Amino acid sequence: LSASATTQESVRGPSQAGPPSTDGGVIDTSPPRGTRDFPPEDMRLRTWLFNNFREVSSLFGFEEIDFPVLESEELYIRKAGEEITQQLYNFEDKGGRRVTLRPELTPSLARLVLQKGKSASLPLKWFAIGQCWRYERMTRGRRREHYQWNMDIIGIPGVEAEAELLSAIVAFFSKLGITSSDVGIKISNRKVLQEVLGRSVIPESSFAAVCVIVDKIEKIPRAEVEKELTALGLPVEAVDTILRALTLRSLDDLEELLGSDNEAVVELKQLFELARGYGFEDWLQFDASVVRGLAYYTGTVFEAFDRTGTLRAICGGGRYDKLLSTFGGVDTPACGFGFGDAVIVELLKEKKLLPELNHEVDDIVMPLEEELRPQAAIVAARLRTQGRRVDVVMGNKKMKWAFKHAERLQAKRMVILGSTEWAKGSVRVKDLSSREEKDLPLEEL
Ligand SMILES: CC(=O)Nc1cnc2ccccc2c1
Repeated sequence: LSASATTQESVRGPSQAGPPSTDGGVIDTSPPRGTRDFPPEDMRLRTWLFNNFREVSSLFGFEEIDFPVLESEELYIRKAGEEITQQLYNFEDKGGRRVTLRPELTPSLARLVLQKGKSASLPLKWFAIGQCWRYERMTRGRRREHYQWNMDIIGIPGVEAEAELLSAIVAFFSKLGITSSDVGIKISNRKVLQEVLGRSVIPESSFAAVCVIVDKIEKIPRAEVEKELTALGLPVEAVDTILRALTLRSLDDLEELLGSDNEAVVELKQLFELARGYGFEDWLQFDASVVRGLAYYTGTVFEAFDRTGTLRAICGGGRYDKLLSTFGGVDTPACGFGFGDAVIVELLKEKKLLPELNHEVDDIVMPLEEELRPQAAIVAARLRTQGRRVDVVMGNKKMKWAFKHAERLQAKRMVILGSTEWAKGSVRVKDLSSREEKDLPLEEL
């Protein structure tokens, strides 16, 4: 349907009804604000990326799960001031229910774990790839949807779970040709902040809110962070102590500040030791400024970054040991990460690591005359049964078109049906790389 169609009929034809297009021209063919279509060339890249997500998940023995893109709003009502819960793509449905398009996958995963209850034998190692949504005032022109790969381990309190997740992230980067000189992973632990805050009087309830504010330290001016922290009721000296603690860049300094029996110090040391075992320690660096912006993290937090510093975080995650109990479930330790589909593609572009992905078939089946179409179907069916990807030329095309078409689809062979050859039970086969042409009996195809 050409965009030049001037009347509704030419777009939809007289029989079909459709929304009266405004100027009698074509409907608005762009997708809703902040969303994307995936035409074939883009869908090939997305499929390639998701296949890599799945292959790594399978390599680590994870099982795939999925849940609705639509969830009850209550799953995301948190009072910590997170951007993600302030930008819910939410509405009231026709049953008067408060629902929302999910902004992240972890709460759905927690809901599913609680639903499975005791029947789910721990530990669970689940992964999902799902579209997540946000509603931003279009003043910022940012996307309102993206796809996220999540891997989560439920039921393991020890940092061996985080080590497995980090190993999976490193395996994914390596699989795509990204190395530790391209990307690093910053690691910290929210128990650092807990310890530092614990020493100065703030209510436990505002701990999450403090983390959400501190997470913005590199995005908004320090004065703004200080202002928001004091607005939470933090005494000024506590603000200074926090911001000073966040500048720590070595575990030794951390141990110096918090002591060797501090939980954060113990857990981080264990994690770095495991990283040496897995062989990815050169990807990791302790960085106390990493807190991540989600309210429910309680322990280890991490994020992957590009070492040129030009891109936003590539992926991130951490431990969330209280999330299931805040949903009314039994206290169950959990940790996981989210890996978006946007920044990774920007990184691959910059590193010239994007794959060449073309639409390919093995054989083009070309009946030379319309009467031979049933025979062409026999040939195509036979080839497809053998697992060969076949494109049957449709519409009354000439050979010239068929050869151009074969080239576009990078076909290996052109299988031509002519009445003379068919009468002898054979078809003409042209090998499109050697240019060699020969008649073959059907059985030898
Ligand atoms: C770069 C990008 O697309 N970010 C993005 C886009 N959509 C989202 C939707 C929900 C939550 C986070 C999101 C993040």
